[in-house]
Amino acid sequence: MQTIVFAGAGSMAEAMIQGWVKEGIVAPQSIYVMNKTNKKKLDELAQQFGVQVVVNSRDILTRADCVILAMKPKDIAKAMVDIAPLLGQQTIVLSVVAGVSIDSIQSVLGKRPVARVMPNTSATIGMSASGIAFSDEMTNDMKVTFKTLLEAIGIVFEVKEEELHAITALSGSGPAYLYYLVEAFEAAAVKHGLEQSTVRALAIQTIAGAAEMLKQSDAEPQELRRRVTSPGGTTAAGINALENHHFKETIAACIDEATKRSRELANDQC
Ligand SMILES: NC(=O)C1=CN([C@@H]2O[C@H](COP(=O)(O)OP(=O)(O)OC[C@H]3O[C@@H](n4cnc5c(N)ncnc54)[C@H](OP(=O)(O)O)[C@@H]3O)[C@@H](O)[C@H]2O)C=CC1
Ligand SMILES: O=C(O)[C@@H]1CCC=N1
Repeated sequence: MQTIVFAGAGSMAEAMIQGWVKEGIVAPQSIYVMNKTNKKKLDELAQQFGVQVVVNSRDILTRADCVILAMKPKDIAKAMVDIAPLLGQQTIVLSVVAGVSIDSIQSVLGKRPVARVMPNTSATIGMSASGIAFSDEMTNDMKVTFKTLLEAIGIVFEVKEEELHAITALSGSGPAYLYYLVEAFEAAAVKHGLEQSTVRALAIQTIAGAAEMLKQSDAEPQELRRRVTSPGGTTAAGINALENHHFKETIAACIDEATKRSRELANDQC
């Protein structure tokens, strides 16, 4: 693709741009960025990655191969009304906006090919876990192109659009849960006399090591857990505390509530 425009250049756009430019999958000269007011952010992205700042949106949007909607859900309605008359007939739309349906995008931007993606900010380091759903207008070639773009910044699963709600709750928001877990590990372990920097390094390596074990081993998570847990030992005591504090119910509530919120955002846009 020669011209890709990010309409909304914040954290998620930055993560995708960084992944694509670092992997050499998209030339920075092909990427254009625009915001509503935050010009400073656009200049930073241009400086850091060599992308182009949109000066004349009419000119760029008319010839864009792909426009990526990457503003907050509260801003998308107004943004789409503004860009609708400027899009070229050939322009494909990719949206990363949580909870906003293909139907509502097409109702404003026309019945053009639309892909909805739920990536996460680990795209920055090529480690996104993304879901993608396509409108009926997408050709197989276009699907392959988009999947290739997403694979350059991590893994991607093609799913039914309805399934993106749960994917948003799990892997879109997921990095935040794990950062929160590290915060909680730190707060708990420093109380036992360890240096915060030591706790941080140990927590990060423990999470990274366990993730890698899950990836590399054929064993189920439950079996890997069993191998750590000696009868009557420390892990059993820790797991027991998690069970007494309703860990599984807490995680279930987290995914339920985030999925529900994604559905609410979708209904707000209707
Ligand atoms: N952050 C994450 O982890 C993830 C985010 N997402 C989705 O990505 C989207 C963006 O999130 P995030 O990057 O965190 O948000 P940010 O607030 O960091 O960035 C959003 C950007 O959109 C710009 N913007 C607002 N209105 C318009 C407009 N009318 N035209 C052009 N640009 C506009 C804002 O610019 P200005 O300041 O000038 O208004 C801002 O730079 C959200 O919809 C979210 O659901 C999806 C997966 C993960
Ligand atoms: O919190 C949000 O709404 C976005 C969607 C997934 C991650 N961040």
